[in-house]
Amino acid sequence: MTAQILDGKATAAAIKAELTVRVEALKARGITPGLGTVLVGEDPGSQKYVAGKHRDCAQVGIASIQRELPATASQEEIEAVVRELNEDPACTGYIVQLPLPKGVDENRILELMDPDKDADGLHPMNLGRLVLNEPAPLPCTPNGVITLLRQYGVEINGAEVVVVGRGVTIGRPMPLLLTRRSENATVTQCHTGTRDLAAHLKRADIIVAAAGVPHLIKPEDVKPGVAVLDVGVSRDESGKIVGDVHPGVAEVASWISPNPGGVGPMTRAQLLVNVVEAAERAAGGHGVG
Ligand SMILES: Nc1nc2c(c(=O)[nH]1)N[C@@H](CN(C=O)c1ccc(C(=O)N[C@@H](CCC(=O)O)C(=O)O)cc1)CN2
Repeated sequence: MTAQILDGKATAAAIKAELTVRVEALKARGITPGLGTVLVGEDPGSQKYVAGKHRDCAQVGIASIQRELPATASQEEIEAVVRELNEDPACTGYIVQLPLPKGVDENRILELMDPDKDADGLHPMNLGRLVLNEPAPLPCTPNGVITLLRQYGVEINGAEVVVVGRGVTIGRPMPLLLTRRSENATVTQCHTGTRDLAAHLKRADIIVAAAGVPHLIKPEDVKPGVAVLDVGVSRDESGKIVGDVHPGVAEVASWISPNPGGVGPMTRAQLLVNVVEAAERAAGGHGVG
């Protein structure tokens, strides 16, 4: 038997349809949500992701503000753009596309952002709020993973979850979301220093693979019936995405997210959710909470 597909594309489309209605309601009250993006350098993957974010905005009626800087931009030049977006009333939320070129102090850039305009949930203030169980915009990929699991009725409550990876956009915040009382999972975080990854994977009811190592998760390493979310993005010689999960895992798992078409579209949809919620909050309506 082959696993059920966790279809991120279809789930994201449904979220966008719902957001379109909420954006219309905001506009009727004279508020147009506007997403800003800061892209530094010419990395083709980052360019593609940012272009996708603006396409999504156009679909749901969110205004777009795009700022692009060359890979040679100095720390001060990037900070000047961040300050400008902090002050721009048309920009109700924004993101700085990561990773930033080598030599740029990424943490300092994130810290400079207005936390109320942080559409990624990656500002230290918002990550701190998440730790403290206070309302905050949620990091998009981890929130996309949880929304996708819920959409397909995968039991998170009481589940043993293994997160593979410790990066700032997924690996670090993912366990924080999964261990909230509303999710109630038990989480093991694995990474390149984990001694026996297979032993951890074998016990997992849910695996979130975000290591960026092609086909790291093998069929013989997972338990029958597991749900597997493939968040890893590597590229082969032709530029095609190769995920962290070996295709043979689909024969053992009960649920699997395709890559592409799984968590990627969910990341983009959750970004729009954060932008709309921030605009609703600013308008005095419902939002984070
Ligand atoms: N500021 C941020 N930077 C980065 C984040 C983030 O959440 N905030 N996450 C990733 C990249 N990312 C969003 O920016 C992202 C990754 C993948 C996709 C996506 O839709 N992928 C498609 C495939 C696209 C392709 O063919 O290359 C899919 O999975 O179907 C969207 C956004 C790192 N940086």
